[in-house]
Amino acid sequence: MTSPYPPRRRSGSDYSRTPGRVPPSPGYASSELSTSTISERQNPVVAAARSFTGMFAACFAPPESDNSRSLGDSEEFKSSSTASNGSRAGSRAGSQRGRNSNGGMNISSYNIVQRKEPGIVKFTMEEIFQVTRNFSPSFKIGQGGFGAVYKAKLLDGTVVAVKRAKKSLYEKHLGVEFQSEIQTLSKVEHLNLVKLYGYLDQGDERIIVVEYVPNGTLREHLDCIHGSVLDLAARLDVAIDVAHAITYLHMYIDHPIIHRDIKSSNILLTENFRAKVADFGFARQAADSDSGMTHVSTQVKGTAGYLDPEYLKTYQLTEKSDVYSFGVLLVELVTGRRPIEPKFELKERITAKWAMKRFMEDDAISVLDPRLDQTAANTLALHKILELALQCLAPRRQNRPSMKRCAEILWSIRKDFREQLSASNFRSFSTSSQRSSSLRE
Ligand SMILES: Nc1ncnc2c1ncn2[C@@H]1O[C@H](COP(=O)(O)OP(=O)(O)OP(=O)(O)O)[C@@H](O)[C@H]1O
Repeated sequence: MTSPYPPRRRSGSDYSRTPGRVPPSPGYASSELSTSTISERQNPVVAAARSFTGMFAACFAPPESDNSRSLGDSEEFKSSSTASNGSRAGSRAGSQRGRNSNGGMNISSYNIVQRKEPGIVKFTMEEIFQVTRNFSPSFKIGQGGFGAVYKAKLLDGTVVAVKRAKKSLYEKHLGVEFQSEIQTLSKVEHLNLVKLYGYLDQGDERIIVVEYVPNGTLREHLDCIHGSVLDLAARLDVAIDVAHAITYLHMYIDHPIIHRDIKSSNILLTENFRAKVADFGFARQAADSDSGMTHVSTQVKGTAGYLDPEYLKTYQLTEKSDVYSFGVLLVELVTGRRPIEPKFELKERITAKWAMKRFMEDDAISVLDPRLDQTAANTLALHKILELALQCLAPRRQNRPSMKRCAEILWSIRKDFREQLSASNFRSFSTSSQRSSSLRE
């Protein structure tokens, strides 16, 4: 099949290997972990660091309440939300620093709170207060490990999410990490990545202003908290969007990035159910393969249930750690379960381990999300997705496919899925027309 990607920028053999079938990991890494992050368990300072570098990441944070979302979705935002979603380039007014003589805000100073492209806006506290109406609780749309999230509208109509770090987590030395995260984010731009608009790093305030993505997180949709079931076609599209985003990070930027916190609560959905990967708090520049490096050695960060066992053991980080997390995400997509389900009996507690075991025993259908129909198309796709997940979850990183390969495999799964769907539709159409013609006779 033709690759959807341009030629890669980097050299190195890591990506070219064709994946082979491998037995599931005996440990699945996270089975003994609580739902806290590894870094938090290891070191309380790192726990604080996580909250800065892991801007959006808290493990298994309960979904935000309907209450907070409906408040954030107040009338004020409705028209502009659509505008911003529909045309990202719709309003590109420049940033003007308007201020009255005594340094306060005046009417025209609203102009300062505009998005400036290209480049990242360095916001002032006054600007942030202005767009969030002094962090009004009615603008609050969520709460994560990093802090509170507010929905706000810039003067040019751009609707943004304003993420304010918890003050209790502030430590001076973390300013460096915050800045390096901003630097990382400012270098990436992809349809399937949440875009950074600006930030504030002043005194004890750390604030990040990013693209607002209106349709909740993937986890919320798998939990059906928005009222409807995400069908398998939509789940496949999400998997492909995420694979594209990570492939871009791994292969198509000058200094490849490892995301390190791929999980369903970090995947936001648009109104059209396009997925956007958020939260670069743990992102790390990958080893430079051109200079012969195969990995970076670093403290383990990430979320329990999604962590690569080899990285956990060796502290060696490579792009394949994201591939492992992506494997966990694939299992989550087809089962609907969270990676760790503490309330289930022991053998079902680690979802990936349970699902892979069932798959190896030729009983894949028993892990299909009960909210999905057991149609021929769903069953076929389920098998193929689990097969790919098995490869991604290989205990040794060299046996895992590259993200680019994952995307290609998913493309072919989606193609077969669609063909199967239209074949079934055709079959049921011919059966029903045969039935009605025999009734007429
Ligand atoms: N860019 C965004 N657009 C729209 N809503 C967002 C955006 N970012 C965050 N949110 C909302 O705010 C909530 C909290 O986000 P945040 O990223 O801080 O935490 P989280 O991902 O839920 O948990 P954690 O950061 O601890 O992993 C999210 O669940 C989501 O509903």
